[in-house]
This record gives sequence, C-alpha cells and structure tokens, in this order.
Amino acid sequence: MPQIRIALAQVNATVGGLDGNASLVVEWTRKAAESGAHLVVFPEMVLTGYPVEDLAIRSSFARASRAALEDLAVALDSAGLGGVAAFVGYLDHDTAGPRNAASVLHGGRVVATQYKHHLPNYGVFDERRYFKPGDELDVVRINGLEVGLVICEDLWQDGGPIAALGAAGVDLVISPNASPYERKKDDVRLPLVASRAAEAGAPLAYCNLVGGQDELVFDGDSMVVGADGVLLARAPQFVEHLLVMDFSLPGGGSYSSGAVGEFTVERIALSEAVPAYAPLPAPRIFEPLSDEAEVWHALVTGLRDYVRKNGFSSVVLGLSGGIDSAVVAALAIDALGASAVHGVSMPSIYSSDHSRSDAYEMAQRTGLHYSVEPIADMVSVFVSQLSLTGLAEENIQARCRGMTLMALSNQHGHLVLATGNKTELAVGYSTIYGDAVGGFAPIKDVLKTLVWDLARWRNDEAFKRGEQPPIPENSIVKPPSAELRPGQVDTDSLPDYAVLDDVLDDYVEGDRGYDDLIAAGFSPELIDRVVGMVDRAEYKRRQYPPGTKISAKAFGRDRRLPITNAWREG
Ligand SMILES: Nc1ncnc2c1ncn2[C@@H]1O[C@H](COP(=O)(O)OP(=O)(O)OC[C@H]2O[C@@H]([n+]3cccc(C(=O)O)c3)[C@H](O)[C@@H]2O)[C@@H](O)[C@H]1O
Ligand SMILES: Nc1ncnc2c1ncn2[C@@H]1O[C@H](COP(=O)(O)OP(=O)(O)OP(=O)(O)O)[C@@H](O)[C@H]1O
Ligand SMILES: NC(=O)CC[C@H](N)C(=O)O
Repeated sequence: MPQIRIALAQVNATVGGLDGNASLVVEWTRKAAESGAHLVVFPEMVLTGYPVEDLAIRSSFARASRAALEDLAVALDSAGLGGVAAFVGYLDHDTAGPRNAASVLHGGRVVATQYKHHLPNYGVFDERRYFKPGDELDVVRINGLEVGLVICEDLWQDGGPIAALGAAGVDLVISPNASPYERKKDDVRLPLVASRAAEAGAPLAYCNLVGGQDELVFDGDSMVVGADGVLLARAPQFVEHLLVMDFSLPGGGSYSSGAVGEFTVERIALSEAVPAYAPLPAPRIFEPLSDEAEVWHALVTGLRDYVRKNGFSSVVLGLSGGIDSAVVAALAIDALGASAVHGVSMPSIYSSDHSRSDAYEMAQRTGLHYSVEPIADMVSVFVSQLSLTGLAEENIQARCRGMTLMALSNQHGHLVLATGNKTELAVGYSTIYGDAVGGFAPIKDVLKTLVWDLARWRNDEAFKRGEQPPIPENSIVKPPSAELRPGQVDTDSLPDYAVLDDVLDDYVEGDRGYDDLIAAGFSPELIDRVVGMVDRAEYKRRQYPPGTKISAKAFGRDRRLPITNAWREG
C-alpha cells in the first residue's frame, strides 16, 4: 500500500511579519524533514498571519505576500528542504481581487495554488469584505497518493469543496485553519472534522494556528481523523507543536483533471510511490484542557502575544487588593514572569486597610514589582479647584489612578493593563478615562462570576503543584467594592453578580429580546434595569481597550451595536 508521512506544523505567526513568518516556515519544515515527513502543513495564511483585516485590500501588501511566497519556495529548496511538499497559506491577488490562498511549495517552485471557497462573514469574520471565493481544487499526487486541500471555513459549511474532493476520489484531505478560540469550541471541532472526513471518504488532517492576535487567540487543537471519523491524533492546545503521522492508504486511483460539480479539479503529480519503510508508532492524542484551564491559557496567550508582538517587555496595573486586579496580575505573571509585572497600590482617603494589605500580600506571594503611590493630594487639588462633589468627586479618584498609570507607562515604557471584567463593561460600571485606561484589557470578556472561578482554579493548580497560590484568599472572598466613597460596595449600584451574569448571558451572549428574557424567568424590573444599563454603556465599551475573546460573543467585532440608538427592549 502507498505510504506517506505527514507533519502538521501548529505555529504562531505574526500578522504582517512576512520575513519572520517565512523563517518560521523554513524552521518548521526543517523539523518536519528531520522527522522524515513527505509533506508539511501550516495554518491558514501563515505567511501573512491571520486575520490581516484591511491589509488584504492593500495591493502593496498583496504583492509583498506573493513575492514572499515565491522567495520562500526558493529558500526552502536552498536549505535542502525542497523535497518536502510544504502547504503554505498567504494573501494572493488576481484579476478578481484579493484571495485567501494556500499553495504547495516543492522543488523550489510554487507547484499548486488554491483559493478558499467559503468565506466566513459572521461573528469576528469579515472575509466577504476582503476576499473573492475560489472554485478550483488542486489535488497533488505525493508518493502515489492523491492529496486534496480545503481551507478552514470550507470545512464548516455543508457542500462545496469537501463534497467535491469526495467525488473526485482523493486519498487524504489536508486542511489549514485559523480558527479562533472560544469556550467549548473544541467540543464542536472534533465532530465537525470527523463528519467531513466521512464526507470526503478520506482521512482529514486539520492544522490550526496558535497564538494571540489583538482580540483573538488561536488554540491550535490540530488533529487527524480517519475516513471512518475516528480520532487518530490530536495536538496540545496553546503551544507550538509538530504533529507527525504515518499513513498507509489504498491509493492506486488513476484520475484526470476536470469539472466536479461547481469546481474544477486540477491534478498535479509531485512524486511517485516511495519504497516501503517502517511506520512510526501512532502519535499521541492530547486530551483537551478543562474549561477553566483552557480559558486561563487563552488569556495568558492573548496577553503574552499582545505584549510581545507590540514590542513591550513589561506591564503596569493598579493593584487594589480586589479580585479583578489580582487575577489580571496573576495572568500577567504567568504570561511574562513576575519581573515584568509592576503593581501599584494607589490609596485615596477612602481606601480600606485591606485594599493595601491584600495588594501587598499579592506582591509578597508572587514577587511582582510593588510600589505605593498615594493619590489623596492629587484628588484634593482637583476637587477643591473644580468644586467637585458626589459622582464627579468619586470619579476623580479613578482618573488620578489612570493618570498615574499612564505617567508610569510613559516614563518606563510599561504597557498599562485595564482590569475591567465583562460584567462591568456590560453595565458601564467603570470610570471612562479612569480605571478604564489602558492598552490591553486581559479579562474584558470574562464575566465577574468566572473571574472568581478562575482565581480559585489558579490557586488550586498552584496548590496541586506544591507552589504558593498567587492570589490572596481575602481578595477572593471579600465583597467587591470600588471604594470611591466610605463603605461603598458594588451591590449598592448593581444586582447581585450571580443574577446579573445570568441576565447578561441571555441578553448579551444570547442576544435575547424582552419577551425571551421574561420567558427565561427574569422579572420585568430586573430586565429593565440591566438592559437599560447595558444599552447606555455602549459608548464606554467603544472606547475600552482591546482584550482577549473567550466567549461566543465578545464585546467588539462579535457584537456591533450603534452607540446612538433609540431602540429599547420592552
Ligand atoms: N453617549 C455618550 N457618548 C459619549 N460620552 C458620553 C455619553 N454618555 C455619557 N458620556 C460621558 O461619560 C460621562 C459619564 O461617564 P463616567 O465619567 O465614567 O461616569 P459614570 O458612568 O456616571 O460613573 C462611573 C460609574 O462607575 C463606577 N465605578 C467607577 C470606578 C471603578 C468602578 C469599579 O468598581 O470598577 C466602578 C462608579 O461607582 C459609577 O457608578 C459623562 O459625564 C459624559 O462625559
Ligand atoms: N487603591 C487602589 N490602588 C491601586 N489601584 C486601584 C485602587 N483602587 C482601584 N484601583 C484600580 O482600579 C480598578 C477598578 O477597581 P475598583 O476597586 O474600583 O473595583 P473592581 O472593579 O472591583 O476591581 P478590583 O476587583 O481589582 O478591586 C482596580 O482593578 C485597580 O486596577
Ligand atoms: N478562518 C476561518 O475560516 C475560521 C472560520 C471557522 N468557522 C472557525 O472559527 O473555525
């Protein structure tokens, strides 16, 4: 039976970094060659990074991407790697317009090129804004086996390329992907890939991107599934990884190019059957992470890549002794190391003793840089000069803190982290230009109840490993308070967080209207209150820093509502 050894290179590309991404492809093709692979698959648009957004419509970038692909084919050959067929995604541009493309590089040349057919245009995706769809399928013959290709969304839609490859009789399907992480998505991917393998009547090798890109984080989760839908191999999540796997497949078909349904199938022969060789042991099937572990890794990866890919090496945040800033600090330490994290306690006249002692304890537990910058004097100058009272006075405290953090950022080059969670963002419970300042907001897509769960999970993990849990117990158990006036607690202004998060789950993530919310059992008063707060806060969300998406509907590109909006539910 014809044999083939494939490698899936689950790598972390950088959007726009053509040279660095090309080097990444050479480096991982070398690893694939060293493990004896005949072909290596990279994620969707690995050469440009994903998503390129409006770079797709810039002809200079498309030209540079094409040139980089051709140079890469030569570079691979010059490095002695031209014998491995490398499946490399990139941005192309032809007379129809920009294309989401994948090519096969072999022997120093670009030997096949295929364009994505189904262009996702929902949630965070806008591919119909950018790309023209393709309707040609390039099938390459390697070691006497017919290898077909489908790009990411081509797997997610019924009909189209997969069905055509099945009808064309391929032996193996390769799929480069850039599939962003969201909670529970790995539960969906495996059955999807399994059903498409069955539809194609061939094993399917799914290679996904890993790493963070602005709000998105890619978890990898590359896998190989047999024609019968059985999972044969699965890569770990959130790390670069080379998955190498042997196949012995019947092959032997003799096909010709031509039309299959709405597609034109082009056949390109690269290599004839190789002599029999000893197969590798079956590769590992890594278990997907638990829900909390997965979310934690997503947040760490998103934060780390945002910081590093934007040229920062350290971060600064206000440490209030509360749960949100404690969780953000713990994430930053896991992402960058304690020596890159600067926590600043900024007491005002209303700050409690525990706000200082809990912040200090976090620093003692973790070794992050800790400093104290009292804000009382700054606040008093504003308050007396502008005769401020009530909310205006309260908000000045948050603004003096924001100003202090930005000043430290300017002076020392740290990136400022905003500590707001999704619940606060939803209801507008933050001071604009105050605690909402920052360059990146690591937990902006994490509801408050999940913030507590994550804190407990992270501390338990540390405990299991015999390490010091990073988050002080008191930060987890004390009632949340903004401490902007004496004795203030969040529940003075907000419903209980468990109740509030339930409503938000339905109204924000579920996009449910008034009648559905009533049917879900919420009282009309609660609905009016929460929906009113959410709708009025759209202006604050638009000005909030970016942060990692973990839910099916994150604020930002997933949920686009007008700021000026007279529609009210109910
Ligand atoms: N549609 C619109 N488009 C553009 N701007 C708009 C606007 N509506 C109001 N504004 C502007 O926004 C201002 C009001 O917003 P802002 O100044 O933020 O003030 P505001 O939302 O009224 O008050 C801040 C709230 O956040 C709470 N807070 C503050 C700090 C920390 C925490 C915490 O625990 O995390 C909570 C605080 O207790 C209070 O309930 C208006 O004065 C106006 O300038
Ligand atoms: N005394 C303080 N010292 C330093 N930073 C503070 C202080 N108070 C508030 N902040 C900053 O402002 C953010 C908003 O915090 P606030 O205490 O108002 O409520 P919160 O949203 O419950 O956050 P946390 O749970 O971190 O306290 C904090 O996360 C922190 O970054
Ligand atoms: N890049 C893509 O085509 C991604 C779309 C796909 N539905 C996913 O999230 O996996």
